[in-house]
Amino acid sequence: MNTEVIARAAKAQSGRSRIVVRLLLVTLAAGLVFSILSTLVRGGFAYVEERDAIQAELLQLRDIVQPALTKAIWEMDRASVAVHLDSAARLPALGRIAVTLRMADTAPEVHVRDRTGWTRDETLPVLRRPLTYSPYAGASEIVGELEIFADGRELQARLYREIIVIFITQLVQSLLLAGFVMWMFNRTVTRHVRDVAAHLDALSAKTLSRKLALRDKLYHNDELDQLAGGVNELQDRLAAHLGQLAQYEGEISRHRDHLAELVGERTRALEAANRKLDELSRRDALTALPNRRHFDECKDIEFRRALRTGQPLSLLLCDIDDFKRFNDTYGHGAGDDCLRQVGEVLASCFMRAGDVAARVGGEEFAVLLPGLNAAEARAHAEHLRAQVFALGIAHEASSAADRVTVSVGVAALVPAQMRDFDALYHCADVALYGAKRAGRNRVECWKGEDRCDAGLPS
Ligand SMILES: Nc1nc2c(ncn2[C@@H]2O[C@H](COP(=O)(O)OP(=O)(O)OP(=O)(O)O)[C@@H](O)[C@H]2O)c(=O)[nH]1
Repeated sequence: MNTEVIARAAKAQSGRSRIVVRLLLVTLAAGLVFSILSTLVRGGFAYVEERDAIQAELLQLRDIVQPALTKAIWEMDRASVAVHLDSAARLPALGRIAVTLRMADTAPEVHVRDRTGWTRDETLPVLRRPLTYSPYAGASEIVGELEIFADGRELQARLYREIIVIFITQLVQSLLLAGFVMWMFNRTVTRHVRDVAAHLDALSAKTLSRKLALRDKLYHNDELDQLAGGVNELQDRLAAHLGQLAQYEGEISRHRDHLAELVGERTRALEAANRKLDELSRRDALTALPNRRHFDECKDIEFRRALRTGQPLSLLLCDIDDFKRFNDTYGHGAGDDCLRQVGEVLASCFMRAGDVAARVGGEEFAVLLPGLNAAEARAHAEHLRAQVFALGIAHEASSAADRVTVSVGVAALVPAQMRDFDALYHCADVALYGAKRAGRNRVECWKGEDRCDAGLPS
């Protein structure tokens, strides 16, 4: 593992609770409890041992002083009795020693030596024994009685010392054991677990090729090596998976770009087709002139514009004369051809921007002329009529001429009299009707408008 990873491990560990510390505390607590329990058990044994030891000491004392005392009493040597008692009283385990002197004709004498402040311990037996003297073989006489009591404080003191020693020994053992276990655990487990955690922490897509290696391991082929092997295998799989993912993403990106191109192309084609369709939907298929729909869209716009700006607006309605008869005479195909030619004339006569010449019915055409007054519109209508006449399309059944002619009705907008475009249209229609009634092949202006007849061409 590199130094950067180790440094990161140390930094990460500084703020975390560590397993080894928790384990140490638990081991210490367990050691303490174990020491207490062990001390209690061993204390029980120590009590029995100490009690027996005291008992043995007192028995030994009794065996030592008994013959001397017996002899002193037999000889009535009270001073010697006192010396023996004083000597015996120096034994630390002794609490009281009492000797009763039995003499003939006198009351028994009791000589007692007590240790200062001694306490009676009921668990310790009292040694009582008659003092029997044998002046010669085969004869014996009881000369007194000996009582020995143990000092309970001595037993307590010994027990206390023993328990302290036991407890301290156990505690030291537990601490040493806990310390050793911790050291071993840290050396063989925790340190490596920290390294694994730091390695995983520093892992990213770029460092997947960096393998996990546990440093300074004491033992090999254990669970930690298994863990390290698992981590490295996982990294390998992850790297392979990420590589494949990147490859897929590249392919998806290429497909997406291609798809976007296709969609763009299709969208542009569709928009072009829509524009074409839209244009076609506004155009008459036979004459290629704008159709009624387009005319209807333009008429209101121009009408409102004229009202708003105060600019003139004129309308021509043009109808082929006796067209039914033409069809009847020359056939429907010829009729279509005639319509196409008249349409071309219309297109060529009204080429200003804003002019709208449309086929609005079977053989009927309408022309919107923004900015032109009635006189100017009439002049254009006359020009149109003359151009159609000049086509020279034979029409022997016509009541107006030997060729195809048109009648044109002209009306100019008079805002005070016309509330909407239909009113203007109606006026132009009235004028057209007038032209038809007057013999066709002519231009008529709406008579309600004064300027309409002014400046007419001859
Ligand atoms: N060939 C052809 N004929 C059409 C078309 N649309 C309408 N027509 C014909 O145009 C004729 C119009 O006749 P009318 O409305 O009676 O008018 P007219 O015969 O021109 O008489 P006036 O308008 O009074 O001069 C009808 O016979 C329709 O069949 C078309 O697209 N092609």
